Amino acid sequence: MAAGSTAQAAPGEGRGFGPASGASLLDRVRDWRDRMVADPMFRSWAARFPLTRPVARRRARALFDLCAGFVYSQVLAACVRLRVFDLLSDGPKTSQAVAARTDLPPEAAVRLLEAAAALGLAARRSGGRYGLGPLGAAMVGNPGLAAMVEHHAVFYADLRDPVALLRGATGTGLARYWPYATGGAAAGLGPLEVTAYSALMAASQPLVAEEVLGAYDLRRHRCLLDVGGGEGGFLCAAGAAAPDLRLVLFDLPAVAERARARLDAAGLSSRATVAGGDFLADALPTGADIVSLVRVLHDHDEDGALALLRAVRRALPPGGTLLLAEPMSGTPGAEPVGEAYFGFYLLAMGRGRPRTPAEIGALLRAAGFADTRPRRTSTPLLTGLMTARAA
Ligand SMILES: CC(C)=CCC/C(C)=C/CC/C(C)=C/C=C/C(C)=C/C=C/C=C(C)/C=C/C=C(C)/C=C/C=C(C)/C=C/CC(C)(C)O
Ligand SMILES: C[S@@+](CC[C@H](N)C(=O)[O-])C[C@H]1O[C@@H](n2cnc3c(N)ncnc32)[C@H](O)[C@@H]1O
Repeated sequence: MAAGSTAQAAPGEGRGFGPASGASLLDRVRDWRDRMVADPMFRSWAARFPLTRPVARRRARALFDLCAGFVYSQVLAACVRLRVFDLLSDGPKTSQAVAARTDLPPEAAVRLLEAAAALGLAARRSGGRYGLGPLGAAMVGNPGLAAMVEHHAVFYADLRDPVALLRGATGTGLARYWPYATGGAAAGLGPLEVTAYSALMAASQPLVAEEVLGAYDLRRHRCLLDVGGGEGGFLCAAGAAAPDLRLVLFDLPAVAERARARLDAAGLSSRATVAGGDFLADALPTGADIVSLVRVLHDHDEDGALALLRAVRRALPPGGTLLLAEPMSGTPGAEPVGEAYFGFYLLAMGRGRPRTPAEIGALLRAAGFADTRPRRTSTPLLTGLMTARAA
């Protein structure tokens, strides 16, 4: 953290690697329970004893799911790659029909459909047919999610050796996929280097924009600057939600080019301005009364995050608003999303980490913001949201 900063929450403080404190009564009870469960004799007894058997079965299932999660993910990947959900979306089909449409051997189609049915992605229907399952139905008409699943092939390869990742392995697939994170002069990236990640972000942006715009009314503002705004998907959605809002986007030059084309195609060229540059080196455009950072801060380690927030603060007038949206650590009910998924994703990418709202709040105050407030979104798993006021 920069010298003289007032952000006192050290990275990870209160999250298991801060200073140790005395064990509470609850800690001692948990230690006792863990010692019991760690004993094979106890486990064997508890799996048979009627009162403890249901808990033992639930724990065994939870542990099995952790062992096998990578297989489940690949069943989903096969369904996405073979467009199985699109196929089933116009009505249940026999396995032979699915085999013919996906170019799979008939027995392989049955194997895939049975696995998908067991995972809630498909469901057995009458007459030996298969329809969408409750989770497969949520994949239909969701190209952003399908794109996420497809790009996981890169992450999956990086996770082959998780210990090497933790020990600082470089040259990962995700580092190549997101070349701004580790590649040196980000502003020099060319069109080819930004295409894959920009397209993925554009495809998945509608999911995020719906959450953010459902939780925060932009109509009270005059001009929105979206920093690291990608291809402009968030600005297009913001422009539709707030028809009088002026729109400004800042991103790396090669991404800004893509945004310009997209905003023009959306008929927003008279309301929108696009600027290209490096937000860690160049001044941001001024004149906006609200700045958004959508899925940007978690890409940065502490120094970069603070430098970025300070640049945003300089671009805002006193009283201006910052809107910060990204998946956050410690989100109740979605803890594995922040800590496990994004923790390891950003590790493989080579920079950044997910933060709790308290950690983000501390960085914001250090950068000259006040009134830092977490806001409720309808699906916190997709994105957390915070606002702050330029002090
Ligand atoms: C109709 C009747 C009678 C009953 C219906 C019952 C009912 C109410 C059912 C509910 C149906 C419903 C509304 C389902 C909704 C499902 C939803 C909203 C599912 C959403 C799932 C979202 C997922 C799985 C999101 C995944 C996101 C991922 C993997 C994001 C990855 C992001 C990355 C890699 C970002 C990278 C950027 C970087 C580099 C970190 O900065
Ligand atoms: C994870 S993407 C998020 C894009 C968009 N906000 C969204 O949610 O779809 C991060 C964005 O920050 C941009 N970016 C990264 N480093 C940058 C830098 N130093 N200066 C300007 N933009 C940068 C990237 O080009 C990319 O568009």
